[in-house]
Amino acid sequence: MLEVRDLSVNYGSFRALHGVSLTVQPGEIVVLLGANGAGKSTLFRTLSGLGRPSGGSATWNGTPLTAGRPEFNVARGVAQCPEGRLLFPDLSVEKNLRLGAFVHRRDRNAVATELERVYTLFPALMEKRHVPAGSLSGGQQQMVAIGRALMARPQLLLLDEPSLGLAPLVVEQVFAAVQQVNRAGVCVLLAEQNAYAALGIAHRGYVLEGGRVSLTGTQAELLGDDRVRSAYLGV
Ligand SMILES: Nc1ncnc2c1ncn2[C@@H]1O[C@H](COP(=O)(O)OP(=O)(O)OP(=O)(O)O)[C@@H](O)[C@H]1O
Repeated sequence: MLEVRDLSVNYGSFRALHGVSLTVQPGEIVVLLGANGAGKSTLFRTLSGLGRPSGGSATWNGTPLTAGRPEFNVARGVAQCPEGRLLFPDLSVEKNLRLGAFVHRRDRNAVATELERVYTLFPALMEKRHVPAGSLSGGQQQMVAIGRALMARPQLLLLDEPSLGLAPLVVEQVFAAVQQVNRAGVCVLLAEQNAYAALGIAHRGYVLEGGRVSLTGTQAELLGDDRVRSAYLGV
């Protein structure tokens, strides 16, 4: 289980997160809704060990994630798929995927098994495995980014804005794959501005505003909440 308690993060004198508390329980997809600048990526960077908090705690199954050692967090089962994908565009699809298995690189069988799983989840990537990742469509690049995170064999997947810049049909495909990954036992924390798509697959969610959790509820509660409907669903 992910347990974030009273987490605060500063950039110099600017406080980006103000005492954020949230959980992801076993088996859950939890969505983090928030506008640009709400603090979603800051939270993910902190949970990945890429930035140190100024206060509070974040643990995965009791192990602190805030020691500032990203490779430690990945080895403990927490992998991030970052906003904007951050692929190596000149490397092939398969080389990008293999980079995600860095922590298991000495176990060739495990790497081969994970590659096969990713290609089963995203058959389009199998066909393009020797092609530079930068030449793929946006949707396929997003699949590579998710696949690369899955290569680490995570128990918790931190998925930052996977729908960004994608056509609605492609978003549907990507989110269906996320659901499939979740059904196979991986917990997901999903940061999104596309509230419709995200609430379509999430069990629960939190709304982040100005670095603070302003609202939390189940999928049905958030879909029915007037503040969510007007701010994030445009109704
Ligand atoms: N390196 C940084 N230095 C200073 N301020 C930063 C830095 N990174 C982010 N911020 C600020 O922290 C706040 C939260 O940013 P963050 O990127 O976490 O938001 P977000 O919800 O992920 O938004 P977006 O979807 O636009 O990335 C914003 O006000 C942002 O300007």
